[in-house]
Amino acid sequence: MPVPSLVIGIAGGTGAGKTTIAREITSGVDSVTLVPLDNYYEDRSGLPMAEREEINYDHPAAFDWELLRDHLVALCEGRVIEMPEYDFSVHNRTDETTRVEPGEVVIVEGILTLHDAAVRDMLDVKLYVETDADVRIIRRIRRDVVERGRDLEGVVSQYLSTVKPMHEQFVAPTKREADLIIPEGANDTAVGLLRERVHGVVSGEERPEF
Ligand SMILES: Nc1ncnc2c1ncn2[C@@H]1O[C@H](COP(=O)(O)OP(=O)(O)O)[C@@H](O)[C@H]1O
Ligand SMILES: O=c1ccn([C@@H]2O[C@H](COP(=O)(O)O)[C@@H](O)[C@H]2O)c(=O)[nH]1
Repeated sequence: MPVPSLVIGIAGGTGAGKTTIAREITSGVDSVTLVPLDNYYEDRSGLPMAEREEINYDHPAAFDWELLRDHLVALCEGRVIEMPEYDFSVHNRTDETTRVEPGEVVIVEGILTLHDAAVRDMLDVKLYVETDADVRIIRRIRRDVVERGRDLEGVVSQYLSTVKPMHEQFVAPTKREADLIIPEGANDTAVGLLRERVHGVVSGEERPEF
């Protein structure tokens, strides 16, 4: 099992374009391991749905940081992990896990990827995707209604009560931990430069530090 040549962290607000950037900057790389922070929400199997609906999912306390740290250490050492799966429609992990092997490139992406110091220390490069709040909320409404089984009223009320204030308190401040801030999400120039760099490291021509 290979030890990854490059570990990238991508943070930024909901709907900023983190997943899109992760996909685009690694296109053409043979083996990429994606570690979505969303899969590391705490296991809430002990709580009924009504209580799960009330949880603040944008606060750092909503995540199982210990498991994420353990899994990143394992991947960085070339070991396989059993990654949890998350079902947004029921606000909980599923009963399934996925066997995930370390790729040449490992990407951790999620709103609070740059929050935890131990996680940050495992990243060769730290990116923060900066996209205007109005664009992000429009994307989020579309996505949550179409893909995550929510209604418009619920998305708006969650946004105002927790998503926006937690973004301001916890997500946006992690920008200062980033090596690079990418404006307007997956813009062609940033994606092109990052993609070149990723390919350079994977081919052994460049060092992992950006
Ligand atoms: N640069 C972009 N231009 C237009 N749409 C985009 C762009 N980046 C992302 N999107 C769209 O916005 C939505 C959210 O993007 P995603 O990458 O999933 O965001 P995040 O992972 O930050 O929540 C998706 O439907 C995606 O296709
Ligand atoms: O059960 C849940 C878990 C999370 N959320 C929301 O998801 C986003 C993070 O996902 P992105 O893909 O980065 O948008 C976060 O803002 C949580 O509010 C949820 O609604 N329910």
